[in-house]
Amino acid sequence: MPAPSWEKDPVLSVEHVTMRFGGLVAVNDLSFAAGRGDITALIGPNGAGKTTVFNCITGFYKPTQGMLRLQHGDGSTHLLERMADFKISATAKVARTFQNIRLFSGMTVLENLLVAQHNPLMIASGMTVLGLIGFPAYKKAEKRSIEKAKYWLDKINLTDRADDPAGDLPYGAQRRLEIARAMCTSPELLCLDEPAAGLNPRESGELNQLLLDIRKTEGTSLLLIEHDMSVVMEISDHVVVLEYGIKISDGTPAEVKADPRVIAAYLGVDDDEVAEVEEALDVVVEEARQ
Ligand SMILES: Nc1ncnc2c1ncn2[C@@H]1O[C@H](COP(=O)(O)OP(=O)(O)OP(=O)(O)O)[C@@H](O)[C@H]1O
Repeated sequence: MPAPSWEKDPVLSVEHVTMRFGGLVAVNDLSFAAGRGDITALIGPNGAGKTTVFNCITGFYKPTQGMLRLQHGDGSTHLLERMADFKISATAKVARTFQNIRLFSGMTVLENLLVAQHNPLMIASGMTVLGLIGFPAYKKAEKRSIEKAKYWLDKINLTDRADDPAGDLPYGAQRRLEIARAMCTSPELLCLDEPAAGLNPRESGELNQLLLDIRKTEGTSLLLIEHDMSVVMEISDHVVVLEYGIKISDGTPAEVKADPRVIAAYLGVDDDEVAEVEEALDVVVEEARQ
């Protein structure tokens, strides 16, 4: 059988990552890879450690142990666990969205997309006020930023709402705007924390289309935490399953769906089967710890 894409050409390699909070081991010796240009889903029951993994990747936490290697298409490698969080976004080009939407709700939709491009604009200004007013390089960068913002407005179907405050948008549109804002930073890896949370079925369908389009036309690699299995199974190339901070399954959506460990952990079982499944899980968890 040929090696899967995430082994052949990983954009992200998580290697033996452990994260402890005092006596609590939130992530335990976790290793997995996310393939370049793939949509990789990180799933698992509440408290499994998914957000902690995201926080380690994006620099909010420094893992207690382990390595997080990000490889760009040009071959350059970035060891994320050694980088400050602003460098992870600016240099390693990792962007993220949050479980709770974090837009600038008082700013317009367009302003939200321009603010995301603050760094290249400031560099083009030479970091001076005069530069902001006069430099041709700044004018050029400003034009590029506006074009990019317009491109994303069109992609998320919000061109006609460009001048409205972001906080006035319906919930599903705010989620799309948050993704577009992250895409305006031209990330190599985009991490999405429960992008479908709170969406109705129509909005969830629109989200799927947007994410598939980002993968196809931008070539961006996506890593998402998601509880909505319809989203996970429909759009993911690769699924990694965590339980109690340990990886219990890793494969294509079809493989993971058929894995008895995932079924036991996820779908629940009849009352009279609980003891049996718990026993089986104990064995699996014990095996994984060894
Ligand atoms: N900053 C922290 N301090 C102490 N414990 C934490 C911290 N962050 C997470 N934890 C604990 O680590 C474990 C994993 O939490 P995490 O939020 O990563 O899980 P999750 O899989 O994202 O859950 P959910 O699906 O509910 O968001 C939990 O027991 C949680 O209470």
